[in-house]
Amino acid sequence: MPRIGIIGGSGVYGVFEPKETVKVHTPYGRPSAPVEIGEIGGVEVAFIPRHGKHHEFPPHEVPYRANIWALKELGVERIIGVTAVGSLREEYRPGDIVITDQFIDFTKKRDYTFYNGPRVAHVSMADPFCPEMRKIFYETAKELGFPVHEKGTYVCIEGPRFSTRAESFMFRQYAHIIGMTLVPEINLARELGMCYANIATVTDYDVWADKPVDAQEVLRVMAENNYKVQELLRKAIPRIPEERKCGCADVLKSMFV
Ligand SMILES: CSC[C@H]1O[C@H](OP(=O)(O)O)[C@H](O)[C@@H]1O
Ligand SMILES: Nc1ncnc2[nH]cnc12
Repeated sequence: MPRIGIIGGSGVYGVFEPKETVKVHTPYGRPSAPVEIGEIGGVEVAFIPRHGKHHEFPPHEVPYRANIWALKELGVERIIGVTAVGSLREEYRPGDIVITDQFIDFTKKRDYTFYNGPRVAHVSMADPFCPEMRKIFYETAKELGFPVHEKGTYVCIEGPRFSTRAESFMFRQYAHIIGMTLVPEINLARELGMCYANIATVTDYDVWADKPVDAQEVLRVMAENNYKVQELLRKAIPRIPEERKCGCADVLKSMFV
């Protein structure tokens, strides 16, 4: 049973050779693609390409609930979300890795919860990312000599369009990186008591800088930097302890009304 699940974002392909592909049906429909099971560094891992096998789901149409439910059903306890992000600060450079520690939600109309009544839950999101996994990914990325930021606030926009310059200047006041997919992936994982860590690769300077970002640039820079994400996963995943001491699942004790 895979305890670790990876949700791969734009331009993230081939994290391993799958040994098995599982078609999972969930109460929320099918995940973005059949779940691939394989090994990374000797550890069994499940993988879902967030936007589908052929990038057919835009960020606002990703079946987030089905993806998280499917991983849970397969036995996953810890999710690693891999994302491409724009930079809102000079010092977060294209090619840098960010081990995100906070987020701000600017999405507008997604399925944010598994609890739409009659069961009602209010999940704590004060510290949304798994501290155990964040530490391992940061230390491993440093060891590998990759440019890495220990922290970063991710502002999640609805998309699929990129921001206006005015929006980008506003986001710059309080966040470091920008993307379209962290929410509600992370909320949903937490509602099921799963750990979530985000490995973000900076692909562009968003639109506050002189040259506006475009999708081709994001995919090109992500492809150039894919090897970093792959090496990081290969080296860090075997360091993730089987037993969770992070407390991420403790929120379940107090979230129901
Ligand atoms: C391809 S450009 C915009 C697209 O890239 C990011 O995807 P992901 O977070 O899945 O790596 C961004 O969030 C947008 O969905
Ligand atoms: N500038 C940007 N805005 C939103 N999502 C992104 N994903 C990668 N770069 C992005």
